[in-house]
Amino acid sequence: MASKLLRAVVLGPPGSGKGTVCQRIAESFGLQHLSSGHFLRENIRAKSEVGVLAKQYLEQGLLVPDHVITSVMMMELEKKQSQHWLLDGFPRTLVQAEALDRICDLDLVINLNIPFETLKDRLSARWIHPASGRVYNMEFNPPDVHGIDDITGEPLIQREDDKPDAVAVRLRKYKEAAKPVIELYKSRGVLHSFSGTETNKIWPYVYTLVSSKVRPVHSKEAN
Ligand SMILES: Nc1nc2c(ncn2[C@@H]2O[C@H](COP(=O)(O)OP(=O)(O)OP(=O)(O)O)[C@@H](O)[C@H]2O)c(=O)[nH]1
Ligand SMILES: Nc1ncnc2c1ncn2[C@@H]1O[C@H](COP(=O)(O)OP(=O)(O)O)[C@@H](O)[C@H]1O
Repeated sequence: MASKLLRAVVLGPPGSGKGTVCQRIAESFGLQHLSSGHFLRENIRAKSEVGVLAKQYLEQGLLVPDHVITSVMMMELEKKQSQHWLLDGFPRTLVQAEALDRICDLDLVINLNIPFETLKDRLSARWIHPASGRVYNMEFNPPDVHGIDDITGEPLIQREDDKPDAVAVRLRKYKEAAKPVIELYKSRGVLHSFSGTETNKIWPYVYTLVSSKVRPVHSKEAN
């Protein structure tokens, strides 16, 4: 199998399961999961310059300006140059995709196609552990103890932008911005789309696809 470092992106609307799928890929293949939303929420909690600027956009479910998120992601990617990585939530506009193009060639783009009604239901049942970004769902993957993170024992919270008004805006904005990004990757032959309403059904196909590029952590070959 090629020893080249994997450069992958997961695209999909809010609630499509990007975070859940990336969490599973990161665990199964030992690669770095870099979530733009998680970095922004960390900056907001730390009250950094980026955080203060980004806060208003996140609260309203609007996209943060391209130059802000691009500089955050470029800084993070610089730190991970020697590792396989997987981007979640970036790029989300054509301008961001062009910025990413300047630093790497993508090997794989996974696009999650999930119906609108499913997205609305999922987001309203989502809870997160703010420090790690770990994602739960009160029906699909509840924590062992209600309202508590499995790993740290710390409290879970609901995101501000998972409130109904912000959800509707986010879904609309996603569609507009993502179309040219999806077209770009399709034209390059790196786009792989998966449709369905359940992550567990999509996951085996994603696993097989990623296995064709990197070795699973727990495979016999890896030991
Ligand atoms: N019922 C159900 N819930 C799911 C499924 N897959 C993921 N979820 C839950 O749906 C919610 C959204 O999933 P995420 O992985 O956070 O989705 P995302 O695309 O990263 O969402 P954003 O962070 O908003 O971009 C979470 O609460 C997940 O636990 C599924 O197959 N069925
Ligand atoms: N690539 C990006 N470009 C612009 N804004 C972003 C980007 N990634 C994240 N954000 C901001 O962070 C918020 C949360 O992002 P994320 O956790 O990926 O959730 P969602 O996919 O539900 O929007 C977005 O609504 C947006 O305000």
